[in-house]
Amino acid sequence: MRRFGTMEVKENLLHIGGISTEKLVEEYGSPLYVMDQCLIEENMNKFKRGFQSNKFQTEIIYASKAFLTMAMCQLVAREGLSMDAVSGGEVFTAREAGFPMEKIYFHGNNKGAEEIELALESKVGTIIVDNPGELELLEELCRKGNSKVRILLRVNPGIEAHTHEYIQTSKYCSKFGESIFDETIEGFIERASKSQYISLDGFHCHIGSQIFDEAPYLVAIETMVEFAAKIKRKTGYSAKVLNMGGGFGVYYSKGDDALDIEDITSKMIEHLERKIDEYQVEIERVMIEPGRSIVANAGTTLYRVGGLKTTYSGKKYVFIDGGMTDNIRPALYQAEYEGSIANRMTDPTTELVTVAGKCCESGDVIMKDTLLQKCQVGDILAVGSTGAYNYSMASNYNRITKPAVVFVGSGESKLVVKRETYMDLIKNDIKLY
Ligand SMILES: Cc1ncc(COP(=O)(O)O)c(C=O)c1O
Ligand SMILES: N[C@@H](CCCC[NH3+])C(=O)O
Repeated sequence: MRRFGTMEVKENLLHIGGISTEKLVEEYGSPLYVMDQCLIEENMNKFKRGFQSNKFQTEIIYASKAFLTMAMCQLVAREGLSMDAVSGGEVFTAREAGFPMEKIYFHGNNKGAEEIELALESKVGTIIVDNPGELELLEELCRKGNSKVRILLRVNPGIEAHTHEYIQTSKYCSKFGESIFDETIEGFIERASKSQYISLDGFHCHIGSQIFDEAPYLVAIETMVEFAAKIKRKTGYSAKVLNMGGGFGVYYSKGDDALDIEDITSKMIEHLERKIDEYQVEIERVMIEPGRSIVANAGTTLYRVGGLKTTYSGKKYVFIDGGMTDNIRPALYQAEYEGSIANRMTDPTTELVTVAGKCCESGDVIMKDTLLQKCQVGDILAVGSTGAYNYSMASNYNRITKPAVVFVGSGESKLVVKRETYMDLIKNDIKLY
């Protein structure tokens, strides 16, 4: 397993944030999501350093869907980043955590009236409008509440980034945003720019997630700047803001060639500066929205090994006390992870095994045919790079409770989400009789 951040091995035992993983499991139980706070901060700082320009203002918006808890909101706020939200629940979490709401960007292709009302009441800074129907709804709600709100229009620049088809967002058939090639978009922009309830700042795009190439980002920049120039020429509306989305690819397993944060962001800046000059547009502010690249490598999930099995066909299984309920990504995207037996770190990795969870589902596999240290029941399995889209996509399938989340750093641990209890599972149930 590749080690990131503060991971180190002492006396054959994996430590994160200066604490032994054995101690963490003893104290908080298993499975356990462990987040390396220093690495999260370091990644945020890399974005801040790389994405800076003398020609326009820049802003880093953390895409909270990757990993959101109240503690994370506090950390994002402390590091001075903005944050996106895609549902009433994410807006509410940010608000309750005391996040500065003017720095929230509210996304979503189907925001409900109640969610928009919550956003307006909570004084969310910017709403990213997905389509004309949503614009009408927003105007009506602003009219009712006698308020005015800043918006960006989400557009689809039609760029195919090479990633899993489930996480591409900019193909022509994508459900997100309005295509820049559809001529009706001009009328949509003119209408938004003239509305008395709305201040249209500019445009947003997001080309997909877990992207390893820099090329689609550079193509997206030129496409968006050219689009802003065309709109200015045809409608007179001059966009001041561009939001280029997130999607920066990270390392999960062998073969993943992660984008270097400072490198890709500084290349984006250079390209933006050049294209803004070339197309003579009046862009004053540019944002990006990284999620995964801030938290993925900072997360490790710790499991207890509960059983070992060799099937009649000779396949060897290691059974863990979690699985697809805490990490759906292998089942959903064929995602690959790396792991190690946390209490046997320096032993040779001689065992070819498949790590399976406890759900009633054959696809409940976290690592398929992977080499691990020889282990025993009761050992701890650490699976790396689980910080993004694991906790946030966790489920209660088979009525399995969600794990606790703990932040670690400088030899200390802080519980930030309690482990769910069986009582939590039934608290919203209403008996029939
Ligand atoms: C609109 C938008 N912004 C930002 C992100 C963050 O993407 P990632 O976590 O890959 O950086 C996503 C997710 O794909 C998204 O849909
Ligand atoms: N949830 C996805 C990515 C979707 C990103 C949000 N648009 C993943 O785990 O890779």
